[in-house]
Amino acid sequence: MKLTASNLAQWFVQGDHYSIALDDNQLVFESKQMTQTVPFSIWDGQCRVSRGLVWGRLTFIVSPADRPAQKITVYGLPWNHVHEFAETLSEHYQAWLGKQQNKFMLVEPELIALRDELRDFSGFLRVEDLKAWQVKAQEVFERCGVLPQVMATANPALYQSLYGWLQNGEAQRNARNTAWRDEELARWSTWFDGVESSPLNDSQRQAVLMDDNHNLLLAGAGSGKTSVLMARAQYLVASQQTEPSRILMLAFGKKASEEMAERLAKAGLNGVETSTFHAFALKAIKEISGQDANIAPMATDEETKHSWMTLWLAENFAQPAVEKRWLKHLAQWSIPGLSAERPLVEQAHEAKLQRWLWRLVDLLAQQSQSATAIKASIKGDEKAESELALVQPVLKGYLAALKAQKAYDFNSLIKEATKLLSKKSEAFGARYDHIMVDEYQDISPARLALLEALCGGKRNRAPSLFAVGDDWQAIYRFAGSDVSLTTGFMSRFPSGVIRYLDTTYRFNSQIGAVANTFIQVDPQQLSKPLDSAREQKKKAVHLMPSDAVESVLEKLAKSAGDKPTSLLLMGRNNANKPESLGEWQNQYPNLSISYVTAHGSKGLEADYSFILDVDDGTFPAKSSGEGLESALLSVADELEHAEERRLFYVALTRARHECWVFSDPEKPSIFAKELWQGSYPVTSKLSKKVLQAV
Ligand SMILES: Nc1ncnc2c1ncn2[C@@H]1O[C@H](COP(=O)(O)OP(=O)(O)OP(=O)(O)O)[C@@H](O)[C@H]1O
Repeated sequence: MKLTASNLAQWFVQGDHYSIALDDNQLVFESKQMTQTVPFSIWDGQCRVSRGLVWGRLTFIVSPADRPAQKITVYGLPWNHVHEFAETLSEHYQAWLGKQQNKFMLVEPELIALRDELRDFSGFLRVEDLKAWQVKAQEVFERCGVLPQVMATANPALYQSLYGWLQNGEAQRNARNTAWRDEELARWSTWFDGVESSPLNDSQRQAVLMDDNHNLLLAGAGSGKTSVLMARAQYLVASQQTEPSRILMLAFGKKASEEMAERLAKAGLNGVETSTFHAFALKAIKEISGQDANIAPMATDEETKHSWMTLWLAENFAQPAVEKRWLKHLAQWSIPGLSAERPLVEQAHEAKLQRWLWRLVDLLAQQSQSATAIKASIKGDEKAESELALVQPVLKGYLAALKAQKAYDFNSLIKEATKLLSKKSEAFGARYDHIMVDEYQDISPARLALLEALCGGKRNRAPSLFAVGDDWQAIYRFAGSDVSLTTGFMSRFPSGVIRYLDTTYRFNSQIGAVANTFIQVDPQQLSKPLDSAREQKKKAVHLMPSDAVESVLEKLAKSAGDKPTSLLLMGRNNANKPESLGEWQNQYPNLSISYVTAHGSKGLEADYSFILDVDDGTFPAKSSGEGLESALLSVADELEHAEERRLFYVALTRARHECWVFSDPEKPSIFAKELWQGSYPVTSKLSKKVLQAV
């Protein structure tokens, strides 16, 4: 069926369309230059008829999916046939539309079910939930072949709902989740008042309800991150969103993991799986492989470690080529505990040498990059290159020994579990709905890979990752932690969510003013709000000479009276532990005095604190600035002493009321000097001249 302009008319029409034909549910337009085909699905079904001086015209509106609507006019048509032709076209279109509507009615229940999946979805709609729904919806639409305009006329409400979620899903998801969160906040308001020892504040409540695929709660010291973690586990169970056994809580150290378990038990929540990363990895290996997995005694027992290393070194030093390499190194650089003056074989047992070697072996084993990449990264640093040549064979020998024993150390354990989980995470990961991680700032690339393997894979609903941490308190780089995994959370998980807690309950505003400013001197630390719940006008951080420790202690004991008072002494190393500690503990029974290293103080709190020996070369600790260790630990464009700054921040934020910083009056460290020279609210009994000296 076709209507064409006469030859004469075509001559007048020139470049425009001069013919229209109907061809199996599509319109075919012809002009001198081209033939254009328009399926019924993009035509609005209307033929607009108009009359020129001599001939008739037909105009059509078509709406292609990928372009704006377009008007097509056919000119020069014989007027006496135009109406009849237009009517026939409309009849064909109506017949086609009728068939489409019948088809729609057949699939309408399926489409309603699709809409109800989202409408009836209870809980937080995660980004992956929406993506999975959108993929499914596309499949249904393609399979059913239902056209939007057909659905839009047959069931406008259904059309609006489904296309809204398909085309504007993220905005719809956010609006829906905000409404859900507000409802939950109201419904659980009284429960949030009583779940922890103090009512949760607003930002803590909102944090408890975070439930996307990848969530990070980032907050400063004492802001209640651990409290939120505990409250969230309880909320998930109380609101029947999951069973306790489907929650996995991971911590880095055994102590932290046990504390989590204790706190949950105290709250009456039993059955949540609390574990260290290592214990979890061991369990995963055992269950997935069905075989026994053991930690090698070499990885845990100092004596076994020492014997193995002594034997390995003795055997290798006895080889002239190896001895030559080591001696060549010693001619230029020193190695702790090793002298070029004595035969190396005789020194294989040296404790200092072995400590140095184990440290480098461990660092190398933690690297996620290949041996070639490591080599390339230290190129030009002669000392590091030479050390690498010494240490790499030791690592090789150590890994071979582990293999021979069919056992793991702490590094290989995590790697093996990750490998198994990546292949078979569906079944194993399906047992969990929620993976929670405390102290996320301490995560290493290897542990993060384990988490990703656990939360990844194709499955119905992958577990959500809920991490709490504080990039300001990242102090374990030497153990393989990488703070950029926290500061770069959103690059790793582009659709992740980060929330903050804005109030610290541990320390007053004076300690806060010192600590928060001190840590943010480093521009690479994320800036975040942290107000103290307790405002105070009187300065609470004091710079003192080291010989004043006893007099401050005495005053403190006097002012404490009968009130049980805790005092935390901190030093950079174990060597900073005061010799008189035992004496003081006996002398001042009203004070509960303990000593920890600054690293050991993480997570602790006390009424008062002393930071001891903040001396030049001690705190911040001197870094060698060269060699393999420093090359492997270096971070591009990092502020000098960045890691030590975070460590000092941790120490500063342990006390509730007051913190004394003690330094050698002749050589206070740059941190003590900075507290005086910067605009920090501190008092000082140190010489101004010494503090001001650069
Ligand atoms: N909403 C609150 N009201 C009053 N006190 C609170 C509140 N939330 C937490 N706390 C108290 O604040 C202190 C610090 O809490 P918590 O140990 O959970 O903080 P954190 O952020 O994990 O600290 P850190 O990072 O230093 O380990 C605890 O004594 C806790 O009981």
